[in-house]
Amino acid sequence: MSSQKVAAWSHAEEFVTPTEHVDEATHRGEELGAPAVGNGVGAVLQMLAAATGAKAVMEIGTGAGASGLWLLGGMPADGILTTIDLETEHQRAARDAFAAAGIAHQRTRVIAGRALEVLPRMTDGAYDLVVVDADKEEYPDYLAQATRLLRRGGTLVMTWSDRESDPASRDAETRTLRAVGRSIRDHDEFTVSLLPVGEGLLVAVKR
Ligand SMILES: C[S@@+](CC[C@H](N)C(=O)[O-])C[C@H]1O[C@@H](n2cnc3c(N)ncnc32)[C@H](O)[C@@H]1O
Repeated sequence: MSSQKVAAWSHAEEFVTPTEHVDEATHRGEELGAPAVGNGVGAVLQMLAAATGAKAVMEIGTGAGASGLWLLGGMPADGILTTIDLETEHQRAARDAFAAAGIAHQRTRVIAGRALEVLPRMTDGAYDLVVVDADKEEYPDYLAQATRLLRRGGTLVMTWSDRESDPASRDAETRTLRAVGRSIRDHDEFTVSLLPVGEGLLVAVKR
């Protein structure tokens, strides 16, 4: 990649400044071993939530709440973020982050549990936006659940990995991501794009 391209990517990553609350949640996520999305991905999440007027958002992988704060920053004032994480300590950090940012408690549903045990209990077609940032080896199952949960015209976002584009990478997680990418790209029900932001961000709209 040319140095100009690297500089352009780097500039895009820093183009939108995170709030102090996002910064705090990002640092807490690092401490807890739940790395938050970077500024570039966060800004895209916020922009997508705003562009789609997403009132019902499902997030898989709360972490310490940084991505949730980006999403809430773009959602309408009556929008509700449902977010799932299996670690109670991460959830506590996220709840603290939402409270510190002045988010009304009725705007967030922080659900404890394994995503694949919680998601089947959620209503079909009830979500405008589904954001996936958890266990990459479970992405095929998250995709099946997200396809069911999204309304027509709803948007799916999956955080990606920069190893996926490297032919030398053949670990299980990377192979799973490749399979998920192909399956969404070949799926009649989705219009998809892989955005070169962060480690990649797969964005797909359900037709
Ligand atoms: C990369 S961190 C999420 C960071 C968060 N999205 C952010 O940007 O602030 C991944 C999170 O997924 C959670 N997680 C991993 N596997 C999970 C599973 N099977 N079900 C629910 N949560 C899971 C982890 O506990 C961790 O908090």
